[in-house]
Amino acid sequence: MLPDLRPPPPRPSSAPREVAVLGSTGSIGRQTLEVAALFPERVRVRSLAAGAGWEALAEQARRVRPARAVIADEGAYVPLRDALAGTGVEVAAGDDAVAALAADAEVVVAAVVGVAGLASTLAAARAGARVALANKESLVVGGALVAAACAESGAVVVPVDSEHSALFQCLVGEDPASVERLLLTASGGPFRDRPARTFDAITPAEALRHPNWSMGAKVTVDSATMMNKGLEVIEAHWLFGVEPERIGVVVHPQSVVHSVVEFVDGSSKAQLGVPDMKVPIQVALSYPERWPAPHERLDWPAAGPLDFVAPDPERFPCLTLAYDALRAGGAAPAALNAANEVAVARFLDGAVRFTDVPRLVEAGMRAADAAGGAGTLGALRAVDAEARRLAAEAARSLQPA
Ligand SMILES: NC(=O)C1=CN([C@@H]2O[C@H](COP(=O)(O)OP(=O)(O)OC[C@H]3O[C@@H](n4cnc5c(N)ncnc54)[C@H](OP(=O)(O)O)[C@@H]3O)[C@@H](O)[C@H]2O)C=CC1
Ligand SMILES: CC(=O)[C@@H](O)[C@H](O)COP(=O)(O)O
Ligand SMILES: [Mn+2]
Repeated sequence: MLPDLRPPPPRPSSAPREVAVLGSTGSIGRQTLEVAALFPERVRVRSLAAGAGWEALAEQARRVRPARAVIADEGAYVPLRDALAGTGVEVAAGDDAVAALAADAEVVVAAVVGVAGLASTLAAARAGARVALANKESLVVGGALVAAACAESGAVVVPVDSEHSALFQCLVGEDPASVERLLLTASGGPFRDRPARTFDAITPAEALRHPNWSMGAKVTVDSATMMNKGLEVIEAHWLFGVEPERIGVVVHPQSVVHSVVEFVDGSSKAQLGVPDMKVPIQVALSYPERWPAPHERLDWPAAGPLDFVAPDPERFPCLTLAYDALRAGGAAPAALNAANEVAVARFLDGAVRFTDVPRLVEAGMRAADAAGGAGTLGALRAVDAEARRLAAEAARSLQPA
């Protein structure tokens, strides 16, 4: 997907980059608009898309004045259209309309949450756009499809996920053959030091309190179970073409070192900074340029000490499940992801316990055994549906939370 880590030549045009922000009302989407507002000469937000929250989308569209605003939920079309009447913003609805926004954007910021983002990521890759990828689930589920689409169209994925942005920045200019290992840092989440015997009692409110990052609910719960790091291992595999045996994870509670590349000569490179997603978002927009910006700087004397410890597979089995899925290949990561999406939603609803999340994931992963393949979007959707069914069935069979 990133076959050539040599920086591309400077952009021939000085016109602003035309950017589509998919998932614009979420945590990454809102921060993307903040970054874009810093660079009116360099970035033009051409289109915005959200899931169902038409009020937030309408507010953004009135402020940013894109050419188009699209809402995935067709039931929200009329109120969105009415809210934007007279603004000149073209309004559409439906998943296909979201994916179609990729067609005339130079950069597509893929910031939809969950597998719902796969079709639009794939559309961006097929269109040959730069894909500024936050939606890690796209690669977890459809990494092979996205890679093939990029190879065919010449599209390049520039990661937004903080760890992968760090790896990307460390890898640019390096020969892939000189890379020994990728090391993803993990904050360890809110339960890093919590005793295993209390894990059954973890509440959604506790899981939603990430120590270092303010993010959407799904990725925040994933961080608490460390499934986020598992998904990120799979994401790194597809982005950088590195096998699971050469992708490690280390818990680093301060989230200052965003990830590390170890080279064959014993040297390591890391990328550091305060935990602020606006920096990797900006890198994905500006690459290969760097644009001066007022983002918070690291205060070095105050930043230390920096700690690094091995993850605990007993308390965080989701990380192991993700490695298992990556090693199994085929439909396994798609099943893992779908079951995890069900498990997180049920945990947030109070229907299952925190410790049930890996149980539901394991149950859903059985969908991969019966899967008829993972080579098309249709096949992946079938695996996704079956894994959701198995995870939901497992949730029903558990003791009430
Ligand atoms: N937040 C962060 O700091 C980080 C996030 N990421 C990844 O980025 C992605 C987005 O995360 P985050 O911003 O936190 O999530 P949020 O939940 O904050 O936002 C999700 C966005 O996706 C939209 N959306 C949902 N379904 C659809 C759909 N079918 N079509 C179009 N838009 C849709 C939502 O709109 P609506 O509300 O209307 O449904 C919302 O705008 C995730 O994959 C996450 O793992 C990665 C690194 C850091
Ligand atoms: C900001 C970002 O990239 C998140 O994916 C972050 O990594 C979550 O923190 P954890 O390290 O706790 O999963
Ligand atoms: Mn991350």
